Amino acid sequence: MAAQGPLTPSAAYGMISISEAQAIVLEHCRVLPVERVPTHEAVGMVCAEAVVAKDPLPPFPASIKDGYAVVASDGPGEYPLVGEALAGTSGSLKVEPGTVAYITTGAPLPPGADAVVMIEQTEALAPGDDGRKRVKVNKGVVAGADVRPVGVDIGCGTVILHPGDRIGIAEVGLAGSVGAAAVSAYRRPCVAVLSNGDEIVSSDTASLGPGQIRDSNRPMLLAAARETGALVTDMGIVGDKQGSLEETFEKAIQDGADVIITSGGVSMGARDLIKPLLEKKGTIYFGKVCMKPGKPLTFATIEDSGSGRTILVFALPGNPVSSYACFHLVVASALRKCQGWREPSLRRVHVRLSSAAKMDSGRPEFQRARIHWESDGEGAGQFVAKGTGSQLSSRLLSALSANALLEIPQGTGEVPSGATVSAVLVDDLRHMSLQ
Ligand SMILES: Nc1nc2c(c(=O)[nH]1)N[C@H]1C(S)=C(S)[C@@H](COP(=O)(O)OP(=O)(O)OC[C@H]3O[C@@H](n4cnc5c(N)ncnc54)[C@H](O)[C@@H]3O)O[C@H]1N2
Ligand code: MOO
Repeated sequence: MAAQGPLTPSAAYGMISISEAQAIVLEHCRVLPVERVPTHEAVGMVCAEAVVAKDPLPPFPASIKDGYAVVASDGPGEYPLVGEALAGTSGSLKVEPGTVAYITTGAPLPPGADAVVMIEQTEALAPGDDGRKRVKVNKGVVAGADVRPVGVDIGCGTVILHPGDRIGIAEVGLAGSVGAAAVSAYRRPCVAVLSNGDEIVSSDTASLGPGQIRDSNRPMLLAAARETGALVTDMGIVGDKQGSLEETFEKAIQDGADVIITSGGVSMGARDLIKPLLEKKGTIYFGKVCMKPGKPLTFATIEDSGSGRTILVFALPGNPVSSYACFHLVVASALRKCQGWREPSLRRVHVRLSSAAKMDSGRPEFQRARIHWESDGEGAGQFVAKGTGSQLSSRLLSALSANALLEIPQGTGEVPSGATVSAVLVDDLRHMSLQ
């Protein structure tokens, strides 16, 4: 699709709906190749090859308590001590009826014993005439008491991870238990992030010159991409010069970027150079989306003939909230799909508005909100959304502590307080406020 002319680089693009944009993007995302990763570094990745327990856990009947290994049918009484079974050791120790052995938590139950009596239910006695230590067992136990049978925790052949499962910390621990020091997982995407605009200066600029704005989008997008599990590269700030932009794209591609995220320079201005560059270097699939904020959101692919790779490019609008919303609504699910997520799409919940939400007559709007769970005191309840003040797309404070984007339909007037709307989750609800 060609732009209409140098003064209106976006004019040639028809407006599509956000759901169409999301579908187009996911259609172009390929799951990345599989790599072997040390298991503890694979947290958050998606497993590509099953991990199966080759042996049972515990591999031997193991004591659950520090105490004495006994023959349960002996019952309470005084018994000679025949030795010690300590965790990590094995020996020729045998517990005959009428004897006990000292045992520690996790140690193999000696042959002959069938239960453990915890130390609190015993007393050490003076040695008997034969010089052997003796123990008084005060309480009888049933066979199997305080013993973990072979395989009770993990049976031999148990599938710990199926292909497609996301690896969490429990999975890392379980993989460790079954001897999988490394796992096969889908590679993390390499994401290059740049900011575009002559007015943008880096965050460490102490005093701003005339017309300058500190860069909020690049640190935000680097952090957001990393949060999805991606490996990120900071490509810096690029001014409004086609040549410098192209050089930065080339460098990102040569350095192995799977995905390039830009912000700024994607709308209707004469110096909005991103769309013309993408038209030159690749294929643009959409350049305008019916959403507020985020209308000029642009998605393209670039073929790298050298490596045969297809690079996904997300050109996000410069307004900080537009970048923030577009990342959550479109880029995040793409990065998840590349990493093999079975269901990369956004998670939505229904929420009750605690105050009216103004509708936009031209576009559905994604209003930033903080949601919390409000209990009805009888075991049920619902999510309730609190707004975050002015929803200007330049006002990133509207996203401060937000955990959801309310989907406010296009229309006139307002959605009244108390109405239920759909909300896209943009944060982990573990951080949700409790009031
Ligand atoms: N004539 C029209 N003008 C605009 C339209 C339109 O339809 N017709 N759309 C508006 C919408 S909607 C958006 S969103 C913006 C997006 O424009 P760009 O992507 O080209 O962004 P810029 O013009 O470069 O910047 C917009 C705004 O954001 C500030 N900015 C940019 N980058 C950063 C950054 N990295 N960190 C912090 N702030 C940044 C920039 O200074 C501008 O204030 O276009 C509207 N215009
Ligand atoms: O769509 Mo723009 O992102 O409203 O500000």
